[in-house]
Formats: sequence, C-alpha cells, structure tokens
Amino acid sequence: MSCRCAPSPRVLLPFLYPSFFAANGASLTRSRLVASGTRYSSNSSASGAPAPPTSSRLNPAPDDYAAPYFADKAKLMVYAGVGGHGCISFHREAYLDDGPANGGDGGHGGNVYIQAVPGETSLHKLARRRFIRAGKGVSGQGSSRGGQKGQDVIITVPVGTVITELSRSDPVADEKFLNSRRERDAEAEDQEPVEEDHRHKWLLYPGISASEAKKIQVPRLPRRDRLFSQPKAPLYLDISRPTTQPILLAAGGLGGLGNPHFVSKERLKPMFATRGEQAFSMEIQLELKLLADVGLVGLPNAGKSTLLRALTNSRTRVGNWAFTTLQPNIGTVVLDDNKGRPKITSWKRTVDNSDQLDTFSLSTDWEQDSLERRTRFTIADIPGLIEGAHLDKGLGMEFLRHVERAGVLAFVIDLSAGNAVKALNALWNEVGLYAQMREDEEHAREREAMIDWSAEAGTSDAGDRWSGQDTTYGSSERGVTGLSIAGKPWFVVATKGDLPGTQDNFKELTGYLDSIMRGETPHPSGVEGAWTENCTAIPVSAINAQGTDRIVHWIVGLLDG
Ligand SMILES: Nc1nc2c(ncn2[C@@H]2O[C@H](COP(=O)(O)OP(=O)(O)OP(=O)(O)O)[C@@H](O)[C@H]2O)c(=O)[nH]1
Ligand SMILES: [Mg+2]
Repeated sequence: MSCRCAPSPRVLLPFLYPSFFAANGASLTRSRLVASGTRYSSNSSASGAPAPPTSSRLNPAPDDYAAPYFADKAKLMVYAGVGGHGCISFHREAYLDDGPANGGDGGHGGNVYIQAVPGETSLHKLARRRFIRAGKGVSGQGSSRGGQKGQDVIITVPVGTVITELSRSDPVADEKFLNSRRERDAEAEDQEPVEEDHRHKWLLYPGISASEAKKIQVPRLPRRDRLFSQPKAPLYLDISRPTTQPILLAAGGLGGLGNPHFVSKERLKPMFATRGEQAFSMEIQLELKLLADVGLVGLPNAGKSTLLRALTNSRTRVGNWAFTTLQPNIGTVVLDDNKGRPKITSWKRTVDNSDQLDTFSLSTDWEQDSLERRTRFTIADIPGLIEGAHLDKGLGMEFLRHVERAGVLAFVIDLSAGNAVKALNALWNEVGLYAQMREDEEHAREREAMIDWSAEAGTSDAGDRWSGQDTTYGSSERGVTGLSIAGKPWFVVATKGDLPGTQDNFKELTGYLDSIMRGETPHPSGVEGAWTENCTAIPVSAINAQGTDRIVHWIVGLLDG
C-alpha cells in the first residue's frame, strides 16, 4: 500500500494565510466533515490547529474510492433496417381458384435515431457495441396483409456528445447517381439513354418455370422517395443540450410493393412484386465532452481529486502518486439544500427552447434567455497534465476536452512542489497548445464540409436529396478563435498550503497574478485579449477543508459573471 500524505506539522496557518480563515458564511464542507465523524474547526487557533487525521474522507486510503464505469469515446456502425418484400398472391376461395391479385406491401425498414438524455453520463455501454441495427421490415403476405415496419432504434447518449461521420454507404443514392450519369452521358452523345436492368429489384412468382420467368416483362419501377431524408454528408452533430426529439441518423429502406400495384388493363394478373429497398449504413464516432461548470486543471499529484472531495460528495480516488486519476470525475456542489433558504444565491442564464424540436445547435435566433436560480454547479476533475502533454507525454491532452466547455477553469497548483508560477505557465502552455490543436481540427472539418464527397456531387439532384433536412445539423461552434479557452474566466487554487515553506511560493504567485491583472505581464497563454480581469490565487489546504468555502463563493461569482 502506498504511503498516504504525512500529517502536517503545526504551522501558523491563520497568520500565514488569513484568507483560509476569512468569515465566509456557512461552511459547506464543515458540515460534511462533521457528518463523516471527523470534526474540524476552520476557526481553530494556531495553538489548537488540528493535525490531519490518519484517514478521513479527505485523506482516504488509496482503495477507498468509487469508480463508476466511464468511456468518453465510441465507434459505431449504424445500420438502418432493409425494407420487407412485396408479396405476389391471388385471391382464392371456394369456386374461385383464380381471383384477383392481393399481395400485401412489405413493411419499411426501421430508422436509427440518436438522442441526448440528461440521465446518461458515459458512453461505456455504446463503446462495448460495434453495431447498431434497426429492425428489418417484414415482407407482405397474401390477403392484402402488409408487412410490419421494422423496429426503430434510438441511441441514447449523454448531453455533450459530439457525433462525427466516418463513412457512409447509401445504395439508393449511389444508384440514383449512376442513373443520372448514364442519362447525362447519353444526352452528351445524343443517344437514347440505355435502360437500366431493374430485374434484380423484382420478385417473380415462385410457381412459374424458368422459361416463363424469362418471358415476363416487368414494368418500369415506380419512382418512390424515402419517407425520411438522410442528414447531409458529412454528418457532424454537437449535442450540447438535451434533445426533445430523437435526431435521425439512418433512414430505413422502403418496403416493396405487392402485386396489386401492377395490375393494369393489359396485365390483370401480375406475377411479380418489388423487393424491399436496401438500407443505409454509416460509421460514426462518438466523443463525449463533459459539460461541467468548472474544470480543474493541474499537474499530477497536485491535489485536484482531494479538492473535488473537499468541495463535493465525490468519492474519487486520491493517492500520493502521479496519475491516480485515470478518467474524468464529476462532482456537484449543492448550493441549495432544499430546506428553505439557499446557502448561496446565484442565478444562471437558461435558454428557452421548448418550441424547438431539434435543439442541438448552440445558438439560433429563436433562443430566449431567462434567469433561473442556480441550485448547484458541477466540477470536472481530469487526469493530471504534464509538461509536453501535447507530445502525448503522460496521459496526453485528450482529457482536456472535458474542461473545454467548462464555464470557469481552476488551475490547481501544489505550493509544495516547486515554483508555482512556472507550474502555472506550463499548464497554460499545454492548454494553449490544446486549444490550437482543436481550432486546427475545426478548420479542417470546415474545409471538409465544403467538399461534397457524395457520389451525387455536381449532379442536379444532389441538392434536393437533402432538401428536407434541417439545416441546423452541424455545430455553430465552428470558427472558434484563440480565445476559446484563454477567453474563459480562470483562477488559481494554491493547494497544500498547510505544508511548511510554501508561503514564499504563494507570495510570488500572487505577485505574478497581480501583474497580469495590471496588464504588466501578458496572459500566461500568450493569447491577445485573453481573460485577465480577476485572476486570483486562493490558498487552500484541501486535506483539512480549509479555504475551500472561498472557492465556492469565488466560482459562483465567476459563473454569475
Ligand atoms: N498536505 C496536503 N496534502 C494534500 C492536500 N491535497 C492533497 N494532498 C495530498 O496530495 C496527494 C495527491 O492528491 P490527489 O488529490 O490524488 O492529487 P491529484 O491532483 O488528483 O493527482 P492525479 O490524479 O494523479 O493527477 C495525496 O496524497 C493527498 O492526500 C493538501 O491540501 N495538503
Ligand atoms: Mg486525481
């Protein structure tokens, strides 16, 4: 078992960090500590400063944690259902053995939808599945009985999921494209277009002989449009709010037509029906970007998880070694205990989109802002970053996407682990490189979206193929600038303030932050116009729950704007 943090010596905390002991209203964390059986007093005098206990909720044994299943990436092959075949049948009853055609139509194939629901928090269930298939349409039957429609499938994902199309196969669109090209070529050469052989799309009556089958003249295939049009390629959905209605990913194939559809004066007994349509399939990549209000960014072993435990009820793993946290953890700070008066009064902007069905675009004209009392906010603790994370050192930067959308960034710096200013600059450097990487990706995707890779590109019907589709597919977040992360409000949580010899480090850090606020020193990311308004450093001893109340108040102030 690895050693836990050693009990700190009795330091003169109230004199060194007066803000630990600033009166801040009711203590959120104190009550939890009392509940956990360990009593601390943040007003304890220097002489009575409690030594951290050997084991507590904030200094737990390395095996005292809860790790829910979590996956933030998944790749899926999505298959819509194929249509059921039409039926070739004739009415029969006593004394009428050769009645009229009565074959039923095939059922349409099932569709695949995607929907973001608030209860979901991870993609781990989808990450284990490679394929999602909607139901096939059932073939039609005699006595004009139509086949049942294939079962639709709804993929439920957490809010904050980004869906990117990797590839698609649409047999119907491909065939349409080939037909139009054939017609164009024939027109260019001033010839009659060669009729396409549609025989493979027909079903012939099984009772007829091969020679009879050869003689059968099938009519032209009726022109039919899919009930639902496919989203425009390449699909890119950024679902940052719960979707009130599922979003279509893959439309099922049309059911085949039964033989009564082909009855005519000349052909009273059609011995054929059409087959069900082939279905659309698409490979998609799902990427979850957790939507926390606050993101904790820090070097490994800085004390991020201990801080999360001190601020919330989270039971994330804490250990005295680097990379204790291997996957993001989310904790919730409850501001309103629902027992009457809220502990802290805070307001948040909400968007009223109740009339809208497709609510996945980030900003549109119909949005109406309104104020709502904030009763809680969430904090994301991610694995530690190290210098050179952008070169894939340590766990790399991939977890930074979970704080990319956070309203506020909290840089957690260990005051006992070397120069705090250097650590802060190293973190901002990695965050800045990450932001740049994301912007490059966005630009590449924008360029990609401008090129129509579909088989129908350049044909006249390429436009109307997608015409029924809502244009809000795709993210309005595109075109982010260098301020996407550097423009966010941020502050520093200077942890492990209880350890001796950390005061000078803290002083240097506050001096550095003051000079940033005064504009004498550039923002640590080096981005022009970055947020430098109120970047403070809050000293805490998370292991003793000292100074953590101030963080809650500070965050609420930043979130309220
Ligand atoms: N003395 C003291 N020790 C602390 C404090 N906060 C955290 N620690 C200790 O620092 C060690 C690392 O804490 P963690 O919370 O696991 O650090 P982390 O930043 O989450 O680490 P990774 O998940 O590896 O990135 C543990 O042994 C904690 O007990 C503090 O305020 N004071
Ligand atoms: Mg951790």
